[in-house]
Amino acid sequence: MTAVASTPLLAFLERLQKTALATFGLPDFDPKFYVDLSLKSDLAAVERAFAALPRSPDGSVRVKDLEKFIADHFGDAGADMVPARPADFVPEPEGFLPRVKNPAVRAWALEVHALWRDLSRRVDDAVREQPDRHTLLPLPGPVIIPGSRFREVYYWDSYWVIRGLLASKMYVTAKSIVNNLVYLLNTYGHVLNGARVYYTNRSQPPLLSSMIRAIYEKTHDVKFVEESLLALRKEHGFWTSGLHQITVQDRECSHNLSRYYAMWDKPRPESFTIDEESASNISSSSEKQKFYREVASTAESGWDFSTRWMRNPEDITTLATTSILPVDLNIYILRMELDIAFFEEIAGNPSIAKHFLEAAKAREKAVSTVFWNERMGQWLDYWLGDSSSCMEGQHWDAANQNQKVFASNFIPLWINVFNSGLLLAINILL
Ligand SMILES: OC[C@H]1O[C@H](O[C@H]2O[C@H](CO)[C@@H](O)[C@H](O)[C@H]2O)[C@H](O)[C@@H](O)[C@@H]1O
Repeated sequence: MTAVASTPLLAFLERLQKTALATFGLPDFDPKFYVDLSLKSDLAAVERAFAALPRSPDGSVRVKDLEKFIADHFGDAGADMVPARPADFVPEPEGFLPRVKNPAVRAWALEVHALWRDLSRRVDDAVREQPDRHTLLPLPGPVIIPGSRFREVYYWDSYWVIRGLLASKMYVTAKSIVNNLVYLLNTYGHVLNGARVYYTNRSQPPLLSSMIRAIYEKTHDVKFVEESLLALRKEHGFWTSGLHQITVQDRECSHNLSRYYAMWDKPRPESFTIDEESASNISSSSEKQKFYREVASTAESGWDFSTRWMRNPEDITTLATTSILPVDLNIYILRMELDIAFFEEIAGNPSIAKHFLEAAKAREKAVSTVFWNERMGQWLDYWLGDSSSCMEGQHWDAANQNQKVFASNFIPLWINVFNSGLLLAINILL
């Protein structure tokens, strides 16, 4: 599948977003606000009321008319995500950060800890009852949201949220976040970028297994691990098949590695007006589609919009994320393979554990062969041949390593096998 379908509500909210930009102008304009609105009544009636608004030739309507239209027909953005006090929140948990003794630092840490209470939300029942009126997706339990304009749960943000929750001894809330991500994975086949209809076309850096591992290290809850195992295997399949997987051939063997690749070739609904503007100088519609896919794939990387993904750092239309094998993504997948092997062993499935250990070994070799650069002492992103050439069965060429320095060049140090001083020395010397 290379593109997921839009929904009638989303298509309408994109039109509303364009009209809002033409009406209210750029200062303080947030396109995401409009696609986060929820309908008070059925879409058909709201569309009729929208069509009846008097318009100027530039598509704008009177400011007062649009303000009234929005107030009459929509609930507030974010109103369908309701505050939910976490069941396991206490103002000062027993044993909280025992080594932090300085009173000022301790007071600040407790303020940060209190954010879990402020950022905890659950999906309103109205979303489950009338999903067609919301772009928010129903979730089984409470989550922690990033806050501000990000009114829904996000995939890779949840990794750091969970690390913080574990420091706060909030194991129930941490497990609830994982259960929600597993629910999205089971429903859509991948963990979504975030829990909105407009994020169904892509994932984000795959850190689910790392979340489960971090929770297991604190709780030793085998049942929790066993319940997540099938979903983790499914996620591994998502990242290691189809358009996400690329084979690179060197003189000795072929290496399978993964890239970001969103199933979307239109402007991102949450940034529709921005993406259309960015593409305004691209004349052919197929080139525009390619650009939009690169934009969505960059959002999948979580690094939206770093120059890391651009052929020309000064020109966003040169985004080429799908033509890059990223170091960080492949390290996350390697961690996933090691974690699944560890969990399968705990669950009493040694043959599946062995299969994932072998996959991890193969990826470890691929990372060392394709990304490692001895002279620079770093692992470098790898440029694939241009889109007209065959994407599968690429031939490794040192000249294709991107020699620019990014923080992601050092992510392999997260994995034991790459962070031993001895092994690094051997790699450099051989
Ligand atoms: O903290 C949430 C995420 O915020 C950024 O990206 C998100 O916003 C973009 C524009 O609204 C959207 O297109 C993207 O898909 C979202 O993830 C940030 O770049 C992400 O790393 C972060 O998870």
